[in-house]
Amino acid sequence: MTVSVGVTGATGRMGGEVLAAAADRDDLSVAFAVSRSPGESVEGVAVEDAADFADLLASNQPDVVVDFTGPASCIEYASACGEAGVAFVTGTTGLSEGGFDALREAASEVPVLYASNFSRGIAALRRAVREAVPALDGYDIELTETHHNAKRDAPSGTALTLLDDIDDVRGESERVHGREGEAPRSEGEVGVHARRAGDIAGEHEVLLAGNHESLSLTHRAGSRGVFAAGALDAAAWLADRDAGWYDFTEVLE
Ligand SMILES: NC(=O)c1ccc[n+]([C@@H]2O[C@H](COP(=O)([O-])OP(=O)(O)OC[C@H]3O[C@@H](n4cnc5c(N)ncnc54)[C@H](O)[C@@H]3O)[C@@H](O)[C@H]2O)c1
Ligand SMILES: O=C(O)C1=N[C@H](C(=O)O)CCC1
Repeated sequence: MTVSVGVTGATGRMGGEVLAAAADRDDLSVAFAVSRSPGESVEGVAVEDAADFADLLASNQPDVVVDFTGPASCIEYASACGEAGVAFVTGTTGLSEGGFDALREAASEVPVLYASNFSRGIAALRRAVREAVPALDGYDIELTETHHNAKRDAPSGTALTLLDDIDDVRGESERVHGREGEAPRSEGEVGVHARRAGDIAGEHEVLLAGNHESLSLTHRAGSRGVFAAGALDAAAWLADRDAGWYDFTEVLE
């Protein structure tokens, strides 16, 4: 069975990667692509007006929508998918608590999968962090993420996911975002650092230090293609699930 996919944010960095990756797969076909700046074609796919999204869902009836846009549009697309009965995969970061509530509301109608990072390496990094943190009890933890100079949200969605993983295994900790002036480290805090430079696709380092040793767990994405491939794997996996909230780790099992 070929899974048909609607793509949002088609003229964006990730939208283009998703369309390019979809063209290389024979288990998926692109039903339509939308953007706020329609009219051009991306990877040979005509890009339609985002304002017509609900009509395009009704007329094309895709199995799943793949979304990499911004928080406000992600919420709108998710609720339109909920109403139309179409599965929704999103990697859009920077969502507020209310944004996640809106996605969960859509998940009561259709399958919804959110991942702050669709790379397999980050899934492995998360497992490594969950193992290392309790093994190195009392060690200081510093998290540093580095992304391209056009990224809007900070810290990255992946950094927030890693911070939640750390809290899960050792209890909630104070998050200190950068340091300036008189800023001694307090016990148990997690330092969080966001760097923005050039066209870096995405780097995350979790540093644990104490007891005259340090351990650095680092992931580097070589290109955005890795995120697009993971999102399409998630779309193919999600298409025939029941309504509910799903995690990328389930796709990888
Ligand atoms: N989960 C992951 O693996 C992963 C990987 C890369 C990027 N991201 C996230 O994906 C999102 C997009 O990243 P990008 O680098 O492609 O950004 P981008 O700015 O290049 O593209 C975003 C696209 O969404 C469109 N858009 C934004 N707001 C919109 C609105 N209100 N209505 C309609 N369209 C709208 C923009 O016009 C643009 O085409 C970001 O949140 C980023 O953090 C996630
Ligand atoms: O380029 C981006 O923007 C990325 N965003 C995700 C995040 O916020 O963690 C994943 C990495 C790339």
